[in-house]
Amino acid sequence: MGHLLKVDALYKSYGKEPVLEDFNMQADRGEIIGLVGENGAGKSTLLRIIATLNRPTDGEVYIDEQSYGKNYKKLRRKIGYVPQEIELWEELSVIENMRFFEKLSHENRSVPELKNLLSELHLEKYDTKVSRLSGGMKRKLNLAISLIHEPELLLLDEPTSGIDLKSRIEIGKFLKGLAGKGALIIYTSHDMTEIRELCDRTIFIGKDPFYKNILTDG
Ligand SMILES: Nc1ncnc2c1ncn2[C@@H]1O[C@H](COP(=O)(O)OP(=O)(O)OP(=O)(O)O)[C@@H](O)[C@H]1O
Repeated sequence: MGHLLKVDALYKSYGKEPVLEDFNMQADRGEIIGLVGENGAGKSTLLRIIATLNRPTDGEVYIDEQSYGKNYKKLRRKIGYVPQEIELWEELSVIENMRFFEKLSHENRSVPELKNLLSELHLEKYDTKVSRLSGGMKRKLNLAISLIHEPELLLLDEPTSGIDLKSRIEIGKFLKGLAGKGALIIYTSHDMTEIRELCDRTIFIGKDPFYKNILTDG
């Protein structure tokens, strides 16, 4: 069987200068991959293209050997995406947010199932209004929402930025568990210690060799 994800000769420009130029990668189920590069290197752009939220200028993305082309609506169901910015209903409670996004997803999940997912992430304040949660808890909730439809491919844009150490460790353990069950996780972070601890391999993106050197120097 082919790779779960294949990115082939991807090119993206917003203006004259390309952000991504002939970018290629393959990845398989069970991997945790760290995307590393300077600010503005194109990490979020790449994740958004893989998440079907942004279109490449040229090149193609495949999931299970099916190209995004005509299949992107179907393939989108296999993908979970957590953006850098937190996107939640502040005036609703934790469980109300989960129920809202469950209705938007293509899967039916019961309230006990949703609560179970929250508790796996150590987020048991089901009835607390989101506006009263800490930044770290909001990030966990965003992550839980992206997992409602049990995606095979999970794309995380700086999921632990601004998160305390305990939550960071909890999220790391949780992600390793997900990968152990066969999910592919692609992850951006500026924290090299975290990347080294969590990721099976790293992919350098961008022009600044500083990052490439950090990775190869060990
Ligand atoms: N919608 C857009 N329109 C125009 N330019 C954009 C757009 N989105 C991103 N860019 C530009 O593309 C480049 C790559 O941005 P991107 O957010 O993908 O980088 P990044 O590696 O995720 O950066 P960071 O580490 O700061 O999050 C930047 O120069 C950015 O200004």
